[in-house]
Amino acid sequence: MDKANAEWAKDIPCKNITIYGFCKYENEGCIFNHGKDTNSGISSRPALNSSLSSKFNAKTAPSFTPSKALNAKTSSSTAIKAEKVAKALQSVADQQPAVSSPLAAQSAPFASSFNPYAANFTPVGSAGAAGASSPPSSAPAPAHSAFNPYSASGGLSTPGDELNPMQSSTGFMSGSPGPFAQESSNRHTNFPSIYPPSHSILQYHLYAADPPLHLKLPLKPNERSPEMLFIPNDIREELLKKNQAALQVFPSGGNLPEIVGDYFGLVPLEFHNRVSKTDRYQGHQNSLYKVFSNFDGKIYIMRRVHDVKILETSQISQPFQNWKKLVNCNVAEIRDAFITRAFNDSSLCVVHDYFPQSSSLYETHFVNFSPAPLTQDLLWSYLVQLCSAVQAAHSLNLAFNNICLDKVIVTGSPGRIKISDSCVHDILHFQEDVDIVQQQQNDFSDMGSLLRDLSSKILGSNHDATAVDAADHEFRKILNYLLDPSPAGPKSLNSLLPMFAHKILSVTSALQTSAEYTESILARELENARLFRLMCKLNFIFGRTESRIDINWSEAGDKFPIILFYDYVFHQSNELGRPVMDLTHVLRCLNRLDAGTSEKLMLVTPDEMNCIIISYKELKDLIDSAFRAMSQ
Ligand SMILES: Nc1ncnc2c1ncn2[C@@H]1O[C@H](COP(=O)(O)OP(=O)(O)OP(=O)(O)O)[C@@H](O)[C@H]1O
Repeated sequence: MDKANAEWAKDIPCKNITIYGFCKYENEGCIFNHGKDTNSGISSRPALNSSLSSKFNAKTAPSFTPSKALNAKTSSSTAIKAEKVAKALQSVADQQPAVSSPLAAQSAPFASSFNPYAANFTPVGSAGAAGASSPPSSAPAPAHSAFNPYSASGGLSTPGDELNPMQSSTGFMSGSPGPFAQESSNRHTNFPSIYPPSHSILQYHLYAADPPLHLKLPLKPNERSPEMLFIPNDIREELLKKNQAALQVFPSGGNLPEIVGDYFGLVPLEFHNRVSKTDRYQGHQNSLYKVFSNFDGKIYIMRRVHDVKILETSQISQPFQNWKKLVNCNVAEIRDAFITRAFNDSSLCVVHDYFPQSSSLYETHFVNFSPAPLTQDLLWSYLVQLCSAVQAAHSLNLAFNNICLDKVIVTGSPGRIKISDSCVHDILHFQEDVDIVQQQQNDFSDMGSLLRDLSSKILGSNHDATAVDAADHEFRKILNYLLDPSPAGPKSLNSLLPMFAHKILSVTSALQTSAEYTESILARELENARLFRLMCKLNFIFGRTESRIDINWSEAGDKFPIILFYDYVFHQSNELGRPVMDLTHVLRCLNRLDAGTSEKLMLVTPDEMNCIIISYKELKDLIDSAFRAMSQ
């Protein structure tokens, strides 16, 4: 072996790559082959780590398939070029008339070849909604894929599978002969775009319901009932419904364009029969859609104001920059604003955060089949939250101009509300002679009208639209202040807040109690995802048919400890030979395995003739390398 001349080793694969997936001496003189093309010096090995850690950008995702002419450009690897291509695509898309019919789709070079549902990411729910985007499915580790409630019913997806709402909604595993097998075999062609079939709708009631109150046994402090071990049914159901609402898609085709700017998968959100109030937006009609962002994979709402003439770009950019600064938990944050021709007119689109399953105050307390009960405490809470939103906007020298029952949404319990419409007014009234002080005064009276309307719905009131007698004396004083048409001085939060300071404390206290309760539930579920992924990893590698004939898995092989460990964790038996099913033991072992502790354990063969002493760290390395070898 000639160590001075390293030529002899250049074609021998480096063992570190085989075992660990990388070699830390690669750039420090290791003479073996690291998967590089020796001529070009370019690595032919997939960049495992970089593909995992790189920031996801759907615009540069590999499954994005623009038309041929543009394909050459996208093949360029730099992010800047991809960005330019995406911009070019967007402008092409915008110049195209809306692709509303299959015929039109055929003639539209870009739209016809682009299938947003094939994009390589998983739009997330609110929990999602508000959650982080998952890594692209091209990442090699399937254990990192986001969990999808639809696909859960059909089984786990395979490593290369994309978990997108369209695919998951079918409820079939890829490869299984579902009704759309033909389409799903080629994810770049027509993907079935339908609502989830009824059988894949989540069956909330399959979980055991809480027993009725009269059947609840009094428990000692140390006792637990089964339902106390899991997320409370009401919260679980609410979160599942939110996830489901977030992932819900709309049949493609029809009158809606497939792509609008950076967004696709438009789902109309206005299902009421009322005619939209056009006076709200200078006589323009408006429509609201849930959309999936092609940029970050998240879900947003997009308000389209029809047929708007924009004279200069600052008409959009200036109000957008002003409202972008407003970050407050009682205002739906603005994300984007642009003008588009995708709807066959010049529409203004303003994008805000999406809160699944939310409904306006009007829908919640006035038109619902069973309107939510309204109490005086809830009214105080609404008042405090609205003041918080108004304070945030006014301190930035902005005004909402549109506080009303339709534009304040209830996003969760206990009575959490957000003003959902901002910025549009400022764009439409740009460069008009506006008196911001007067507009802010209008916000106060709008708030007063909203609260007055709500107080007519207080439990126990006579439900007369103008009656506020059910509201308590203090609240009526606030209404008088807000609705006073000719106040002695300008209305301000400085004079308003002291009038109900003591109520603010109880609202804060209620919100904190709720946050602590939610946190305690979250703490209980903290390790679930991690342990679930670990269990999946173990099960992926354990017990495969091919391993029965593989010498590495035999008693003399280096993978044998995995078999013994699996038995040690799950298949313990007591001295009578009865199975031991001790969840604590399983959790303890899996946690130590995941942490890779140096603690050693003794694994004994079933015939008790042999034993191995091995540390969790060594076991973890062994399992990791077996998993990596499988996924390569
Ligand atoms: N940020 C949001 N996230 C989730 N859902 C929202 C959001 N904003 C509004 N919604 C939902 O969309 C529905 C329609 O909202 P929109 O603001 O268009 O009200 P509208 O009553 O239709 O008013 P308009 O008369 O202006 O059309 C609301 O009832 C609400 O349920």
